This record gives sequence, structure tokens and C-alpha cells, in this order.
Amino acid sequence: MANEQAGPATGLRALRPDDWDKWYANLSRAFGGIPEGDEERELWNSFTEFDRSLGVWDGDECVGTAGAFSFRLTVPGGDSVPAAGVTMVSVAATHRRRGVLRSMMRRQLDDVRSWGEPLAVLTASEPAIYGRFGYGAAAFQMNAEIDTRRTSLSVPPGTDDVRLRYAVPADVLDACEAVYARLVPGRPGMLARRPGWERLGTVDPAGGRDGASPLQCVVAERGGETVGYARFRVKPHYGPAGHDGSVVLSDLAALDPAADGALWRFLFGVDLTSTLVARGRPVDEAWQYMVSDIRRCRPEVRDSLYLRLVEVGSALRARTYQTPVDVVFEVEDVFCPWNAGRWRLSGDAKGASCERTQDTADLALSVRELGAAYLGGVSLAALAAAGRVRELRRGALAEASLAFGSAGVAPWLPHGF
Ligand SMILES: CC(=O)SCCNC(=O)CCNC(=O)[C@H](O)C(C)(C)COP(=O)(O)OP(=O)(O)OC[C@H]1O[C@@H](n2cnc3c(N)ncnc32)[C@H](O)[C@@H]1OP(=O)(O)O
Repeated sequence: MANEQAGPATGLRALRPDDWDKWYANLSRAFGGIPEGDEERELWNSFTEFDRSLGVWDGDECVGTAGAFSFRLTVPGGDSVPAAGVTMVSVAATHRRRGVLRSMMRRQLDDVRSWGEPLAVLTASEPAIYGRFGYGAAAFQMNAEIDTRRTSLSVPPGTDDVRLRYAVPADVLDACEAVYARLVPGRPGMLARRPGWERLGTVDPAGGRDGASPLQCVVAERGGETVGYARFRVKPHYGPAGHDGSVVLSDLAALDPAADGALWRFLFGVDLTSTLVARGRPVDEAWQYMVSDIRRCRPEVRDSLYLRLVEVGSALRARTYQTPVDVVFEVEDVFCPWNAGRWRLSGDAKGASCERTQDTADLALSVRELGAAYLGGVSLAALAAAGRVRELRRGALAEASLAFGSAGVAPWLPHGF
């Protein structure tokens, strides 16, 4: 790989295994410098894909880091598409705002393109950073702090047939992972986990508990089969009115409404607690429609997954469209100019073609808006209302907005990376 200059005396190169300690130390410091436990550190070391990671060096000092996990991401229609999971991005504060990040983003997107991966995805420490590199906010998450003493839950039929039992998280990891794997094709934004990544769900450093218990796990079973699980911590609190601790949900997955209802009913009812804290949940998750009082759940929606089309043609071909669509996009892409220009997308629920064209454009937008709309969670019409998509042929906006939808399932990223 060529050595690029990113400001005076800095050099950018692929990460070497021997450099990992310094590389990771730069990353850790950029996020506040509090050391992680050995288990977590070992986990991220095992996840690091060295030939897909970059370091920027000033002499023998690491001043910039970035990685790109080789993920597969569910797209509308249920296919799983190669996506670079951009991660571990940091620049030493001594070297900030001199273009070190920009140099890594440049090299990384060139690399991702050369690997033939049509998408790049990330979660942003600050939303203002990545739009300039063509990433749009494509999936959102729900956070809630539920007052479980003043909110009741009305569960779906069949909930009473589900058996719940406590289990040691590590002992039921394979069964839980099998549940997760069955859910992956059903929701855009979900990641097919690579071997080893299931450990992310059970890593439990004492320093990360904030006064709560170690991770607890309840599995939902029906007829001897695992149909769901919840992993959570309990944070005891004794206040003026007695016990009013919290349940802090870490992860929940269920194969059907009854299993889902059983798990949420359990979480609502843990003795000596009065609050259920649920973060990073799908924005359309069923519990919201089971509760008696959504206002007492204090729901809050937040940006979650940012997506970039690395190759516009192959990315738009890789998903399906919920209604027939035939539109010409005029795409602006300053950072990856190979995408710029006109593309004709023709598709429906079975498949799509997307090729370069000289035909007149129907819709004009930047690659960032295409990224935001790609998973079906942000409508092109809404982006047009904000002035970020221009309709050049009457009717094209409604046609494309409808087609890009994700069949009533909101996209969701199940875990950070
Ligand atoms: C996917 C992930 O891993 S997200 C994690 C990102 N990392 C962090 O937040 C850790 C702490 N912060 C940092 O390490 C650094 O400040 C970084 C990585 C955010 C920025 O690195 P820098 O080398 O300073 O960025 P660089 O100088 O290349 O800036 C490129 C552009 O982004 C802008 N920019 C950089 N950081 C920010 C920010 N936090 N907010 C808004 N704009 C920013 C710059 O102003 C510049 O703008 P321009 O295009 O108008 O010139």
C-alpha cells in the first residue's frame, strides 16, 4: 500500500500486528483514556482485521486509527450485502484538525471500493463528522426509561405458554445466537455476526456496570425450543419510599410476539425495581404498543447507523424495492467522484438494475441522501421537504419514496461496533 502524507511528518499505512498496542492506546485515549478490562481489550484485539485497518504515524507515535470490519448487512428485501463496518476512528488531540481523519477516510473508501464492497456503515461519536464523507443517517434507535410501577403491559395471545428461566449468559450463548441469526434477514440494518462476535453480547467488565449487577440472562422457551432471550443488569436503589431499583436492558431478541411479550412482561415485573431502562431498541418495537402509557416510558429517538454507498450502481442493485420504480437519479458525490452523474434505477420486489445513463434526470440528490434513504427508514420525500432532494420530473418523488420503503419494518442496528 502506498504511503500517503497527512500533514507534516505523518505517514499512513495498514496496521501491523506488532503496532496494535500503540494503535489501540491512541484510540483509547481519544475516547477519554480510561483503561478497559482485559476481557474487552482482548475481544477488540481479536476482532481487529489488520489488513483492513489503518494507522497514521508521526515517527513511532501512533496519531491516527481507523478500521473497517468485514460485515454483511441486511438490506430491504432480506439479502445480506457486504458492508465495511467503519470503526475505531481516532486522531490524537495533538494532531487534530490537520486533515488526519480526512486522509484515513480517503484511503479507506478507496480500499473498500477495491475490495468490491458496495456499502460502508458506521456509528458516529458525533453526527456532524461524517456527512462530508458521504454518510447519511439511515437507521435510528429508541431509548426509553419506563416507569414500570405506573405503566401496565397488555401482552399478545400465547404469552402464558412461554416458559422463562434464568441461565448463565455464557451457558446459553449458542442458543441465543441461533435466535439472533434467525432474526437477521427480517430487518434491514441487522448484521450477520462473524464467528466470535457473539461474545460481544456477554462481555461483562466490572468497570462497565455503573453500580449494577453482573449480566443476567433469561431465556424464553416453548416446547423445549429457545424462542427468545433477554440480557440485562439490575441496579438496586433504596430511596425514601423504599426499594426503587432499575432493570437495565442490554439485549433482547424474540422469534414471535408471544415470546417477546413474555420477556417484556418479565422485565416490567422484576421485584424491587420501578424503572426499566431500554436503550438502542428498534424504533418500531412492539412493547410501545403493549403499554398503557407511552408518555411514562419517556421514549427518545436517536441516530444510530450511518450508511454510505461506496458504489452507487452495485449498492442500488443489491436491494429490492417494495413497489415498482423506474427513475433516473442525478447523484452528486464530491468525495467519491466515481459515483457522480446519472443513474437509472429500475426495480421492484423481485430485483433491480441500476446503470449509468444519459437520460434526463428525475431526481437530484447527493450520495449522502441516498445513504440516508437506502435502508427504507428515511423517506426521500422527507429529505425533499428539507431541500436535500430535488424533484425534476413530477411524480418521481412519490414513486421513489414509496419504492424505497422497507415493507413496514424500521431499519435497526442491533449493536455497536
Ligand atoms: C466510526 C467511529 O469510530 S466514530 C469515532 C470518531 N472518533 C472520536 O470522536 C474520537 C475523538 N475525536 C477524534 O479523534 C478526532 O477529533 C476526529 C477523528 C473526530 C477528527 O479528526 P481530525 O484529524 O481532527 O479531522 P480532520 O482534520 O481530518 O477534519 C476533516 C473535516 O472534519 C471536520 N471535523 C473533524 N472533527 C469534527 C467534529 N468533531 N465535528 C464536526 N466537524 C469535524 C473538520 O473540521 C474538517 O472539516 P472540513 O471538511 O470542512 O475541512
